Amino acid sequence: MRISVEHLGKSYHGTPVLRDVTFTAGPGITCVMAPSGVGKTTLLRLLLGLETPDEGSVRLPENCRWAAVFQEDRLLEHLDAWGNLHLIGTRQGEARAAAMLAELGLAETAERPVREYSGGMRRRLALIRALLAPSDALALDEPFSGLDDENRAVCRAVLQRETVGKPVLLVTHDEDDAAGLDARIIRLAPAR
Ligand SMILES: Nc1ncnc2c1ncn2[C@@H]1O[C@H](COP(=O)(O)OP(=O)(O)OP(=O)(O)O)[C@@H](O)[C@H]1O
Repeated sequence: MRISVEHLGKSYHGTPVLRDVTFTAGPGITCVMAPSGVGKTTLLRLLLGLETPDEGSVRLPENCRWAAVFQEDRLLEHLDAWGNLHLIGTRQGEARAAAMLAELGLAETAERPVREYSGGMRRRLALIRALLAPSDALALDEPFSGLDDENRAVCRAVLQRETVGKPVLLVTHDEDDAAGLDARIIRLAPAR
């Protein structure tokens, strides 16, 4: 599957955020890099259909299913890790979910409510949820934020392994993420 973005433009209150953004992304990881405020999150929101473009278009296969990690974790606080994962229909994939929880260091705490998790634990669980959700493509907004180097490296390896054959758009500020992944890089330029 291929994502095609053509001459995309978006403004808020008359101020351009994205201007004439064009690229295609096929299977594999594409890192979207730019300084803060240059529209990386806006680009992901346009891809996901959460915003409409002012100019240009996003072309996706019909019925494309996205899985996402947003900047905020969007987990259900009162549920434990298993409860959060079951909500996206992982009951058939219990063994895979258990393996991923163990690999990302969440096996011991998987039955504790998420409200007791640290920021890094939440981030890892949000990533596992996105990887286990039925999807054709992934949109990940700073998925490794708040993680130490060791956890970042494990997360990068799991992400690379679990998304073979799918387009992954990954927003990051961190050059090490792009270097540590087998990824293509798109650099957004300021629109103004
Ligand atoms: N819904 C909105 N209404 C008005 N302005 C918005 C809206 N969403 C984003 N913006 C503005 O658009 C610009 C780009 O925001 P965006 O979140 O896409 O940047 P970013 O590159 O992801 O930033 P960061 O790296 O800090 O997360 C910012 O100036 C922001 O204030």
